[in-house]
Amino acid sequence: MSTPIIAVPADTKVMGEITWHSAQQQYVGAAMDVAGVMSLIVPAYAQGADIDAVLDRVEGVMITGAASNVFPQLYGKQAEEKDGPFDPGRDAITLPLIRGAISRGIPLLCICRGIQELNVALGGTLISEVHELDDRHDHREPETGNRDEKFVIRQPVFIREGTCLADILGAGEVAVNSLHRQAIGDLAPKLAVEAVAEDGTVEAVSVIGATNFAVGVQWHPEYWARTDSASRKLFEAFGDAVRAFARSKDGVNAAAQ
Ligand SMILES: N[C@@H](CCC(=O)NCCCC(=O)O)C(=O)O
Repeated sequence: MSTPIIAVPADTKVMGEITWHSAQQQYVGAAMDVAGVMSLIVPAYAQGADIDAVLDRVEGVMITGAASNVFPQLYGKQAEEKDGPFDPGRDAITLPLIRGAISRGIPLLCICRGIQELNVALGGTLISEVHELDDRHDHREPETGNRDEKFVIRQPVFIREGTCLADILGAGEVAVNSLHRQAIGDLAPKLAVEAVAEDGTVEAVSVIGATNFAVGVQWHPEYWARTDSASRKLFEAFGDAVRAFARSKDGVNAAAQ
């Protein structure tokens, strides 16, 4: 079997007069080095985008984190400049990618912004500036330090019994990193909470009734996927699901010949 391929959405980056469509190495590198799958970066270019054409050709979908926020009107909230930065091109690609992966049973891993897109794609809402709420902690990235220090593992989350994550990591407390301003507000009807933070912030979800791996996490397992046990296990489980899906596709294609 050839190396399975996963779809990874690009972010739009404007540098000078040039608009780039790019994905960060921390995601695609962890996908290859730990999950054992190759990333196909999908441009965040909505015009003429054929998501079905992408989903016909991949064996998994990984929705990455990003500094940009989901456009508020996508979950019924009036957009204000303070809620930015925005990346509407990415939103236009990720929401149908998520819905299509779920409906086709293609393994889906959603990370940070990705769990927020998963919730919005399925009808939920987001909280902006979680740290401004009286009963919530500050989940934003540390203001100082290098990238390793920004992604440092520093926060306990509590994985619930009987969940997909409990099958992978075991139920109970797991230490993770935290770099987000927004969080899940109203949970989408088809999502189940898999883990929460000490202040009740939803830290992981799974899709109810999903026919394959369909998990979202608010933290960043990609960053320490090579060295942190919980991060590695999550990426390995995603890779295993992608390879199983690829084998099933090969079986279907062989039977059709
Ligand atoms: N913008 C959202 C999601 C945050 C997120 O995905 N962070 C990734 C870290 C940014 C980076 O790669 O430097 C929010 O703020 O909640």
